[in-house]
Amino acid sequence: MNDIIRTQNLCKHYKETIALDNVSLHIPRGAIYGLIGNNGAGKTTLMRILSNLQSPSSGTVVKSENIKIGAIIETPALYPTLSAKGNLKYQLKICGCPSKEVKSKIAELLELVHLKDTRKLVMNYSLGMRQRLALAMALVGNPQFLILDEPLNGLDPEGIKDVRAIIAKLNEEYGVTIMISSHILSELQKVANHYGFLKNGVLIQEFSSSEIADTDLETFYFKNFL
Ligand SMILES: Nc1ncnc2c1ncn2[C@@H]1O[C@H](COP(=O)(O)OP(=O)(O)OP(=O)(O)O)[C@@H](O)[C@H]1O
Repeated sequence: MNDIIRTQNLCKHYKETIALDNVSLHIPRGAIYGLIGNNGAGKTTLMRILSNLQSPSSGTVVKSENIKIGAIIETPALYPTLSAKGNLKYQLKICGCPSKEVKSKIAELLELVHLKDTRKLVMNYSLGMRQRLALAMALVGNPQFLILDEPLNGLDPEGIKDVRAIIAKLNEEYGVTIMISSHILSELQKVANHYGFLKNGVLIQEFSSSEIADTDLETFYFKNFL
Protein backbone atom coordinates (compact mmCIF):
# COMPACT_ATOMS: atom_id res chain seq x y z
CA MET A 1 0.00 0.00 0.00
CA ASN A 2 1.14 3.53 -0.69
CA ASP A 3 0.22 4.72 2.82
CA ILE A 4 2.63 3.59 5.53
CA ILE A 5 -0.29 3.89 7.93
CA ARG A 6 -3.92 4.91 7.75
CA THR A 7 -6.91 4.88 10.03
CA GLN A 8 -10.56 4.16 9.39
CA ASN A 9 -13.26 5.86 11.46
CA LEU A 10 -11.10 5.99 14.57
CA CYS A 11 -12.99 7.03 17.71
CA LYS A 12 -11.75 7.46 21.26
CA HIS A 13 -14.02 8.33 24.16
CA TYR A 14 -12.99 9.07 27.73
CA LYS A 15 -16.32 8.79 29.58
CA GLU A 16 -18.26 11.77 28.20
CA THR A 17 -15.26 13.32 26.38
CA ILE A 18 -14.97 12.53 22.68
CA ALA A 19 -11.22 12.82 22.04
CA LEU A 20 -11.34 11.41 18.49
CA ASP A 21 -14.40 11.39 16.30
CA ASN A 22 -14.33 9.19 13.17
CA VAL A 23 -10.77 10.02 12.16
CA SER A 24 -9.74 8.54 8.79
CA LEU A 25 -6.24 9.73 7.99
CA HIS A 26 -3.64 8.69 5.42
CA ILE A 27 0.09 9.01 5.85
CA PRO A 28 1.90 8.30 2.58
CA ARG A 29 5.16 6.37 2.74
CA GLY A 30 8.04 8.84 2.74
CA ALA A 31 5.97 11.81 3.93
CA ILE A 32 6.64 14.30 6.68
CA TYR A 33 3.08 14.62 7.96
CA GLY A 34 2.30 17.67 10.09
CA LEU A 35 -0.61 17.17 12.48
CA ILE A 36 -2.03 20.55 13.49
CA GLY A 37 -4.53 21.10 16.27
CA ASN A 38 -5.21 23.34 19.25
CA ASN A 39 -4.92 22.22 22.88
CA GLY A 40 -7.21 19.26 23.49
CA ALA A 41 -7.80 18.61 19.77
CA GLY A 42 -6.80 14.94 20.18
CA LYS A 43 -3.25 14.97 18.75
CA THR A 44 -1.62 13.03 21.59
CA THR A 45 -4.50 10.55 21.76
CA LEU A 46 -4.19 9.88 18.03
CA MET A 47 -0.42 9.47 18.25
CA ARG A 48 -0.69 7.15 21.25
CA ILE A 49 -3.10 4.95 19.31
CA LEU A 50 -0.84 4.90 16.21
CA SER A 51 2.09 3.94 18.48
CA ASN A 52 0.11 1.07 20.05
CA LEU A 53 0.28 2.70 23.48
CA GLN A 54 -3.48 2.88 23.71
CA SER A 55 -6.51 1.27 22.01
CA PRO A 56 -9.26 3.12 20.16
CA SER A 57 -12.86 2.87 21.35
CA SER A 58 -13.77 1.90 17.78
CA GLY A 59 -12.36 2.06 14.27
CA THR A 60 -9.16 0.57 12.88
CA VAL A 61 -5.51 1.35 12.24
CA VAL A 62 -4.10 -0.19 9.05
CA LYS A 63 -0.32 -0.42 8.96
CA SER A 64 1.82 -1.53 6.08
CA GLU A 65 3.32 -4.93 6.81
CA ASN A 66 6.10 -5.29 9.39
CA ILE A 67 6.74 -1.59 9.88
CA LYS A 68 8.74 -0.64 12.92
CA ILE A 69 7.46 2.47 14.71
CA GLY A 70 9.50 4.82 16.89
CA ALA A 71 7.80 7.50 18.99
CA ILE A 72 8.41 10.40 21.30
CA ILE A 73 5.15 11.17 23.04
CA GLU A 74 4.80 13.58 25.95
CA THR A 75 7.83 13.40 28.28
CA PRO A 76 10.53 11.27 26.67
CA ALA A 77 11.63 8.30 28.77
CA LEU A 78 15.31 9.01 29.52
CA TYR A 79 17.46 7.72 32.38
CA PRO A 80 18.45 10.92 34.27
CA THR A 81 21.42 9.45 36.13
CA LEU A 82 23.12 8.19 32.96
CA SER A 83 24.95 10.08 30.22
CA ALA A 84 23.70 10.11 26.61
CA LYS A 85 26.01 7.21 25.84
CA GLY A 86 24.74 5.33 28.90
CA ASN A 87 21.13 5.86 27.84
CA LEU A 88 21.80 4.69 24.30
CA LYS A 89 23.85 1.69 25.42
CA TYR A 90 21.03 0.53 27.67
CA GLN A 91 18.41 0.99 24.94
CA LEU A 92 20.54 -0.78 22.31
CA LYS A 93 21.01 -3.76 24.64
CA ILE A 94 17.24 -3.95 25.25
CA CYS A 95 16.73 -3.93 21.47
CA GLY A 96 19.19 -6.81 21.03
CA CYS A 97 22.01 -4.91 19.30
CA PRO A 98 25.08 -7.21 19.12
CA SER A 99 27.74 -6.09 21.68
CA LYS A 100 30.41 -5.50 19.04
CA GLU A 101 28.14 -3.04 17.20
CA VAL A 102 27.06 -1.00 20.24
CA LYS A 103 29.96 1.47 20.20
CA SER A 104 29.69 2.34 16.52
CA LYS A 105 25.90 2.57 16.69
CA ILE A 106 26.13 5.03 19.62
CA ALA A 107 28.61 7.17 17.67
CA GLU A 108 26.35 7.10 14.59
CA LEU A 109 23.25 8.09 16.59
CA LEU A 110 25.00 10.91 18.49
CA GLU A 111 26.36 12.29 15.24
CA LEU A 112 22.92 12.07 13.62
CA VAL A 113 21.23 14.12 16.37
CA HIS A 114 24.12 16.59 16.75
CA LEU A 115 24.78 15.71 20.40
CA LYS A 116 28.32 16.41 21.52
CA ASP A 117 28.56 16.83 25.28
CA THR A 118 28.19 13.14 26.04
CA ARG A 119 29.77 12.95 29.51
CA LYS A 120 27.19 15.13 31.25
CA LEU A 121 24.41 13.27 33.05
CA VAL A 122 21.01 13.64 31.45
CA MET A 123 19.61 15.28 34.62
CA ASN A 124 21.85 18.27 33.78
CA TYR A 125 20.78 18.50 30.14
CA SER A 126 19.04 21.48 28.55
CA LEU A 127 15.65 20.87 26.93
CA GLY A 128 17.25 20.95 23.48
CA MET A 129 19.79 18.27 24.46
CA ARG A 130 17.04 16.11 25.95
CA GLN A 131 15.03 16.43 22.77
CA ARG A 132 18.01 15.40 20.64
CA LEU A 133 18.76 12.42 22.89
CA ALA A 134 15.08 11.41 22.86
CA LEU A 135 15.26 11.40 19.05
CA ALA A 136 18.37 9.19 19.14
CA MET A 137 16.62 6.82 21.59
CA ALA A 138 13.58 6.60 19.30
CA LEU A 139 15.88 5.68 16.41
CA VAL A 140 17.58 2.78 18.19
CA GLY A 141 15.26 0.17 16.65
CA ASN A 142 15.69 1.60 13.10
CA PRO A 143 12.03 2.58 12.71
CA GLN A 144 10.55 3.22 9.27
CA PHE A 145 7.87 5.43 10.85
CA LEU A 146 8.63 7.99 13.54
CA ILE A 147 5.93 9.74 15.60
CA LEU A 148 6.95 13.00 17.27
CA ASP A 149 4.47 14.72 19.57
CA GLU A 150 5.27 18.45 19.68
CA PRO A 151 9.06 17.97 19.49
CA LEU A 152 9.64 21.72 18.98
CA ASN A 153 7.77 22.78 22.14
CA GLY A 154 9.85 24.96 24.43
CA LEU A 155 12.93 25.01 22.16
CA ASP A 156 14.66 28.28 21.32
CA PRO A 157 14.84 29.34 17.63
CA GLU A 158 18.22 27.69 17.15
CA GLY A 159 16.96 24.46 18.75
CA ILE A 160 13.89 24.51 16.49
CA LYS A 161 16.07 24.96 13.42
CA ASP A 162 18.37 22.15 14.49
CA VAL A 163 15.61 19.64 15.29
CA ARG A 164 13.92 20.51 11.97
CA ALA A 165 17.20 19.83 10.15
CA ILE A 166 17.54 16.45 11.89
CA ILE A 167 13.96 15.55 10.93
CA ALA A 168 14.60 16.50 7.29
CA LYS A 169 17.80 14.43 7.25
CA LEU A 170 16.07 11.37 8.72
CA ASN A 171 13.44 11.65 6.05
CA GLU A 172 15.68 12.39 3.07
CA GLU A 173 18.74 10.28 3.84
CA TYR A 174 17.30 7.46 5.93
CA GLY A 175 13.87 7.25 4.27
CA VAL A 176 11.97 7.52 7.57
CA THR A 177 8.31 8.55 7.29
CA ILE A 178 7.61 11.10 10.02
CA MET A 179 4.49 12.37 11.76
CA ILE A 180 4.99 15.55 13.78
CA SER A 181 2.41 17.50 15.74
CA SER A 182 2.15 21.16 16.69
CA HIS A 183 -0.37 23.86 17.57
CA ILE A 184 1.26 26.18 15.08
CA LEU A 185 1.26 25.74 11.32
CA SER A 186 4.29 27.97 10.70
CA GLU A 187 6.44 25.70 12.94
CA LEU A 188 5.79 22.79 10.58
CA GLN A 189 5.71 24.53 7.23
CA LYS A 190 9.47 24.50 6.80
CA VAL A 191 9.63 20.74 7.16
CA ALA A 192 6.26 19.05 6.45
CA ASN A 193 4.90 18.08 3.03
CA HIS A 194 1.53 16.67 4.12
CA TYR A 195 -0.86 18.11 6.67
CA GLY A 196 -3.78 16.91 8.76
CA PHE A 197 -5.92 19.43 10.64
CA LEU A 198 -7.55 18.12 13.80
CA LYS A 199 -10.27 20.19 15.47
CA ASN A 200 -12.19 18.98 18.53
CA GLY A 201 -11.33 15.36 17.69
CA VAL A 202 -12.41 15.66 14.03
CA LEU A 203 -9.92 15.49 11.16
CA ILE A 204 -11.38 18.41 9.25
CA GLN A 205 -8.96 18.29 6.30
CA GLU A 206 -5.82 16.65 4.90
CA PHE A 207 -3.60 18.39 2.34
CA SER A 208 -0.48 17.51 0.43
CA SER A 209 1.74 20.56 -0.06
CA SER A 210 1.83 19.74 -3.79
CA GLU A 211 -1.93 20.34 -4.05
CA ILE A 212 -2.21 23.59 -2.09
CA ALA A 213 -0.28 26.86 -2.16
CA ASP A 214 1.33 28.01 1.11
CA THR A 215 -0.91 31.08 1.27
CA ASP A 216 -4.10 28.97 0.87
CA LEU A 217 -2.84 26.61 3.57
CA GLU A 218 -2.33 29.59 5.89
CA THR A 219 -5.78 30.99 5.05
CA PHE A 220 -7.34 27.63 5.88
CA TYR A 221 -5.44 27.49 9.18
CA PHE A 222 -6.29 31.05 10.25
CA LYS A 223 -9.97 30.56 9.36
CA ASN A 224 -10.28 27.36 11.39
CA PHE A 225 -7.87 27.79 14.28
CA LEU A 226 -7.64 31.46 15.22
N1 LIG B 1 -6.51 9.87 30.03
C1 LIG B 1 -7.49 10.75 29.79
N2 LIG B 1 -8.61 10.76 30.53
C2 LIG B 1 -9.62 11.61 30.28
N3 LIG B 1 -9.62 12.52 29.27
C3 LIG B 1 -8.52 12.56 28.49
C4 LIG B 1 -7.39 11.68 28.70
N4 LIG B 1 -6.45 11.95 27.76
C5 LIG B 1 -6.95 12.95 27.02
N5 LIG B 1 -8.18 13.31 27.45
C6 LIG B 1 -9.04 14.35 26.86
O1 LIG B 1 -9.15 14.07 25.46
C7 LIG B 1 -9.10 15.29 24.70
C8 LIG B 1 -7.92 15.23 23.73
O2 LIG B 1 -6.71 15.28 24.50
P1 LIG B 1 -5.27 15.16 23.81
O3 LIG B 1 -4.27 15.20 24.90
O4 LIG B 1 -5.25 13.99 22.90
O5 LIG B 1 -5.21 16.51 22.94
P2 LIG B 1 -3.96 17.27 22.35
O6 LIG B 1 -4.37 17.79 21.02
O7 LIG B 1 -2.75 16.41 22.39
O8 LIG B 1 -3.80 18.49 23.36
P3 LIG B 1 -2.48 19.30 23.81
O9 LIG B 1 -2.01 20.04 22.61
O10 LIG B 1 -3.01 20.20 24.87
O11 LIG B 1 -1.49 18.30 24.32
C9 LIG B 1 -9.00 16.42 25.72
O12 LIG B 1 -10.31 16.88 25.98
C10 LIG B 1 -8.42 15.74 26.94
O13 LIG B 1 -8.84 16.40 28.13
